Parts: sequence; structure tokens; C-alpha cells
Amino acid sequence: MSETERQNPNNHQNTIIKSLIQCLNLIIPYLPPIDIASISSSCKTLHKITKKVTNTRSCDASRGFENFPTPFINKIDSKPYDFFYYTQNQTLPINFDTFLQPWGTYSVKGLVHDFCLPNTKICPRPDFYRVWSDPFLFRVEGGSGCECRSCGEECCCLDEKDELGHECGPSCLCGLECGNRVTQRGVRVKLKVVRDEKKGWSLYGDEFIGRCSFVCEYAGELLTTGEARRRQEIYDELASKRKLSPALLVVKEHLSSGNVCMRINIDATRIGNIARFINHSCDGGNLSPVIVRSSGALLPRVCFFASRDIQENEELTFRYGEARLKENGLKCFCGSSSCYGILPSENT
Ligand SMILES: C[S@@+](CC[C@H](N)C(=O)[O-])C[C@H]1O[C@@H](n2cnc3c(N)ncnc32)[C@H](O)[C@@H]1O
Repeated sequence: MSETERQNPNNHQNTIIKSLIQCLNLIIPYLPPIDIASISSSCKTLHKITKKVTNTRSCDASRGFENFPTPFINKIDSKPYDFFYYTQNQTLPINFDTFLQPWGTYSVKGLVHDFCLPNTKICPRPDFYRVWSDPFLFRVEGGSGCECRSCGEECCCLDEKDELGHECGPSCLCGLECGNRVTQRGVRVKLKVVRDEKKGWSLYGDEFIGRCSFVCEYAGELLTTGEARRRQEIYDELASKRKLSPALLVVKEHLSSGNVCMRINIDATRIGNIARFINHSCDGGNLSPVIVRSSGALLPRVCFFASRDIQENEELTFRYGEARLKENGLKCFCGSSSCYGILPSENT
């Protein structure tokens, strides 16, 4: 206790309260909504701090990991945001017992945030909590790639194969600025997550998006088919009771014979990126999922490109699939003239 505090015990009490608030400011951004709600009602100070956390979360679904914030907008009910962990790329399954990722403790684009350590300007960096910042989980040793070191937009690969779906990668000498790495630089269009009465959260364009523009990757946990089937069963049960909006995507690649030659299972339900908010449309919507391969990377990634010009404030959607094999499938509210009335579902 300092001399001034000894003379005035009130000062000492204030210092303790201040330190306590500083600790709470650091801890609360890690908590899930259920815990925040329960401590929020315990006293005025906690209510004030938790309100700040809630407001920060509502401002950016991407937790500061993307180039632009993606706000949650809800004019329907009182749900302020949806809780999930953020990853920019596909990742191996995460152990959630040990994984921590704050939401609101970092500075966004140079702005020192309220939740930085007071008087220090120290903010825990989002990079620190990144799940796996490398889009290429597994690399092919000795893979051949391009040799243009500083190609910018003019990469030689673009002349050779001007095809969507093949990019430069870890075996190329070029860097992220290469014109043939459009899907590797994060989300470059402004988006927002809007609440819909029937479909739940929905991803919208917050600016004009030109045809063929890259919108986002479908990022999440990369699962084996066995694990995908196990989780699908649980999700189906919860979704039928409207307790969960699952975001497990299964993409299959077919040979010309029609046989499946590859399948990718990506679960963005607990950990994912803003693509987890894209709803289904029976008319095919305005996004095309493309399987993107990169030189030197073993695994392909699933990326969304605009299949036509998309106006500002238009919902972004794609077709989840064709098959409707499950009994009691969920109702579809896509609103298109070709709507089947039931969401696509397959036996994964
Ligand atoms: C990948 S999530 C999309 C985001 C989701 N709306 C949310 O609130 O998190 C898939 C889930 O969204 C809902 N959904 C997607 N498209 C829909 C549609 N056309 N009609 C009704 N519900 C839809 C279903 O609950 C589905 O299981």
C-alpha cells in the first residue's frame, strides 16, 4: 500500500476495484455468451463491461482476423451475435477443452481497443490466437511450381493455365502478392451477417461484388468421413429440434464416369469463418463453390466465387446439394420460384 493510500483508505479500495476491473476486462472477452449472460446480471459494473464485450462481438463476426469487419445486423429479435471460433483456413480438428480465442481484446487496424491492457497500449495480438494461419495444411515435398519471384498481377502461371481452381502455392517462388493467389489473401469484399426470421443468420454483400470475384473460402475443421458421419447424426438430431444450425459441408468431386474420386468434409459449426453463414437457395444462388488446388499443397480448399454480379445488400447463397434423401428434412425458405420446400440432405 502506498503512503497516500495509507492516509486515505478509500484510495486503497479504489485501487483494488480498478485492478479488479482491469482483470475482468481481460478475462471476459474469452467467455462464451452463456457465461457472459450469467455474470452480466450480478452487478452494475459487470453489466457495463459485458455490454461492451457484446457490442464488440456484434461489430465483427471475424474477430479482427479479416481485412474488413463483418458486423452482425439483427432487426428481428434480441440475439446480438452468433458464437463460434474463427479460422481463416481449413484446420485439423480442435480440442475445445484447451482452445482459447478472445473476441475483443485486440486492436483492429491500428486502433487501440478498450480491452487493451490499461496504460500500456499492449493488446493481445489476434495472430497469437490464430488457429492455423497457413492455408496449406500439408505440403508435397519436391512439388514443382513457378519460378517468378516478384510477379505481382502478371504471374506466368496465369498465361499457362487461365483456369479458376488452380493457384500458385508453397512450391512456387512467388509470394502472396502474386495474381494467381486470389483466394489466399483473406476476404477482400465487404460483407455483413443479417438475421432472418426463418433462415437464421444469413451472409449479405455490403458492397457490389463483380461476377467471378473471389468471396471467401469455406473454412472449418477438416474431418475424416467417419467423423463427419458421426457429427452429422448429432447435428441432424439437434437441428430437427431447432437447437443448432449446423454448418457441415461435404464436397464431392466426380470422374466423368460419375464415380466419386474425392470428398472433402469441412465442419464450420464450432470453428469456421464467415462462410458458415451462407444459406441455401434451390435456384443455385449467386455463389459457386470451386475446389482450389495449389502447387505444392496436398489438400485442395473449397472457395466461393460470385457466379454473377451481386448487388450491395443482396443475400449470398449457393445450392447445398440436389439430394433430399432424409425423412423429415428441414423446411426451405429460400423463396426462389424453383424452391422444393425442403433443404437438401444426403446420407453423408
Ligand atoms: C451453414 S448454416 C447457415 C447459417 C445459419 N442460417 C445460421 O443461422 O447459422 C446452415 C443452416 O442454416 C439454415 N438454412 C440455410 N438455408 C436455409 C433455407 N433456404 N431455408 C431455411 N433454413 C436455411 C438451416 O438451419 C441450415 O441447417
